[in-house]
Amino acid sequence: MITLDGLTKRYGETAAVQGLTLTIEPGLVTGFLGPNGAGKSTTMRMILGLDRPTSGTALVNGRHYAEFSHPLREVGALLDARALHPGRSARAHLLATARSNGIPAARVEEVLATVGLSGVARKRAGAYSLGMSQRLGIAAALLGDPGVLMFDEPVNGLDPDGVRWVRELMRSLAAEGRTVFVSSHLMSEMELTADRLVVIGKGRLLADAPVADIIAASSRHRVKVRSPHEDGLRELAARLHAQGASAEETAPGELLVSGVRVEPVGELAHRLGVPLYELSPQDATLEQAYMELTADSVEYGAPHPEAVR
Ligand SMILES: Nc1ncnc2c1ncn2[C@@H]1O[C@H](COP(=O)(O)OP(=O)(O)OP(=O)(O)O)[C@@H](O)[C@H]1O
Repeated sequence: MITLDGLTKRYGETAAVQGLTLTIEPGLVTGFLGPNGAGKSTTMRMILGLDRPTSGTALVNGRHYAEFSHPLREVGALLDARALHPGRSARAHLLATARSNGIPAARVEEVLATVGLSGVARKRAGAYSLGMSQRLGIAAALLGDPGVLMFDEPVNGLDPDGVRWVRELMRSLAAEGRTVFVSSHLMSEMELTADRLVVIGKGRLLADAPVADIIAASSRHRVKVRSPHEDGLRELAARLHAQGASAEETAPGELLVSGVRVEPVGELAHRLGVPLYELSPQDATLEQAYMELTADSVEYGAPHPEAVR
């Protein structure tokens, strides 16, 4: 488990992270999203004790990273896949890391096999492609068999097979009860991989919720309802309006509801005795929901092509 409490980091005038308070739970893949410069890497660096918070705390399993005598057995991380000694082979790199954390050398062969690098383990890491470096970084994170794993952009540079492999690896690590915290800019991939999302913008928390809830909160998310009972549908629409949702009659006997998930609409229809011929979510994509959430937080946005014309 990772616990952030009022976590704040300032670099001079720049407030990189501002008062983040949240818990990243075990047994789930938690995606960490935010525009460039939002503070994701800074947050991860503070969790790993690589940056000192200006105020607040970042704890792993209730303790500061610096308190662990064998940190790699508690938390494994991939932050920068290229941060390797280029002259060392993958095996030598992993052996050195293992030795410094009291991890048996046999574990190196296991993680090399897990990430598919056994056949090239004697090659210089400097000659690796970006995708191979990512795999080596993931191997290093897994080395201590830790309960907490953090990955900063792990699919960067991977081919589609590699992307799918990372997705399955993240899911299986979470299924084993580990805490998996992963940042990415690839929304479609996050939609497939993550259970929960933490979204930040300009260092501040924008959302911390299950993926489905974040998508359902998008104004583009709709629920289509069809019934032959037009009076009943009108009553349903009025009740939904009263609950803060909006319901528009798009055709006789058809409503498009926004601002609410499909389940409460179905339950309300049942309570009102309105027979339904259709009750279907017209899902927004995570990308649409994310764009709405972060619209005011994008610092380095280019003008939209239509605004330039
Ligand atoms: N060492 C540093 N010194 C000064 N400013 C920094 C430093 N590290 C990060 N920052 C600033 O802090 C802010 C957050 O940066 P950070 O790298 O954490 O964002 P990010 O969400 O990881 O971005 P990206 O998606 O582009 O990787 C940015 O404004 C960045 O310029």
